[in-house]
Amino acid sequence: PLQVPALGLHVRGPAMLASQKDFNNAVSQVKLLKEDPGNEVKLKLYALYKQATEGPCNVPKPGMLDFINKTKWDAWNALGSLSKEAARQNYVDLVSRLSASSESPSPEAPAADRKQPESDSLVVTSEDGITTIRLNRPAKKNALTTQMYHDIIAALQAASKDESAITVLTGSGDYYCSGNDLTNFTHLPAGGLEEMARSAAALLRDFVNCFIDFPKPLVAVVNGPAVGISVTILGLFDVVYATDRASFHTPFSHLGQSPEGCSSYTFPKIMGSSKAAEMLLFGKKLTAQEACAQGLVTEVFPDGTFQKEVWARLKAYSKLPPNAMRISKQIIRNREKEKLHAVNAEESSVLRERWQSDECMNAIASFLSRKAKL
Ligand SMILES: CCCCCC/C=C/C(=O)SCCNC(=O)CCNC(=O)[C@H](O)C(C)(C)COP(=O)(O)OP(=O)(O)OC[C@H]1O[C@@H](n2cnc3c(N)ncnc32)[C@H](O)[C@@H]1OP(=O)(O)O
Repeated sequence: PLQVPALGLHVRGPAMLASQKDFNNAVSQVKLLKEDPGNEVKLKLYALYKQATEGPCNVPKPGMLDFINKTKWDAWNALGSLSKEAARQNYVDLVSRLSASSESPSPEAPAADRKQPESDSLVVTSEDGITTIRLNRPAKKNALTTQMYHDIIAALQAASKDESAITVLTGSGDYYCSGNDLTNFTHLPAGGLEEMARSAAALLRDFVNCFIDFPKPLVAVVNGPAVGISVTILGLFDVVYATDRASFHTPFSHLGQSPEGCSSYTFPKIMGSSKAAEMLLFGKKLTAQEACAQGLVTEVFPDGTFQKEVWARLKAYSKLPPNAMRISKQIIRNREKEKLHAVNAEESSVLRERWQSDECMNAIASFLSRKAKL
């Protein structure tokens, strides 16, 4: 089948979302391309164009024998509920890459020392003093695969050494992140469930350690709902900006699991123990406004102006002296580091046991069989 979610919908740089005018220009530019981009790319362009102009696929699926229209329908349908604005941006970015590659070496070539992620599910870019790590699996609500955890670790390690002043984590499409990809638990290694739990706990620990130790200002641009580990690690960010469409949900008990990302320590500190317990024990979902009132989110923006306002602000902040920002972060965070590492180790080891429990296995089986949704 066509892998449209993995179409390579790279969203370029921490720029504002493309305007209608940018989009119209890109539509005209496609007609001027010197080289035929090939059928696969044309299919990407088609799907993004439809999504950008009409929204999610809303026409009946063509019959099996109507091969061409069915292929086009599949491509459009696979974009799921990606917003018109994000589709427009992806379209503009794709056309700009096509134009650049047909004319000259790509101006977006990555820094020589930056290893690009293994898959299209993560897109890392650096521009205007900001390194952006973008979760890019919109059709799966940006759920984190095992490969993505590895790629995020590598991206953070590279960002900690690159020229940028600020590092941002954000998502493509209508979700920020739906947390751990629950199908990660279905790939059992030779050592069975026990080995799976052991290696997942080790990976979790490494992953969270990277956030604890990250030396520069780390900003979450929460472009939509956030679930699970994408919420818990927010306590390790320096600043969290959210659209008013975002929500914050940690359904650990529902999943037979327990908190991670140091949230068992950071959440009670941030919001007080009873509010933290309501989230972490009972899975209470917070609105963006509630999360802001409780100190988990720095500021909430109207969805319509979210990207524009946030990136304009980050661009201004990225011009501040980078060493001063690093040193200030060190003073703020360093005395907590040892504690955070200990909390991370404990949470990972508790989860290692939880993942082997019947409660957890049943909850995941239930999600996978689509009997239950949160
Ligand atoms: C190294 C390991 C470290 C592990 C750390 C521990 C981490 C813990 C957590 O993060 S716990 C939280 C886990 N996440 C969830 O429980 C969320 C599960 N997803 C949902 O409940 C829903 O999908 C939703 C509420 C996020 C969105 O609902 P809706 O808007 O109705 O969309 P769909 O359900 O149709 O989703 C579209 C598409 O995406 C797939 N998908 C979404 N989230 C996940 C996920 N977390 N794992 C796997 N797949 C996910 C969903 O199945 C649909 O796929 P399909 O179109 O059916 O192929």
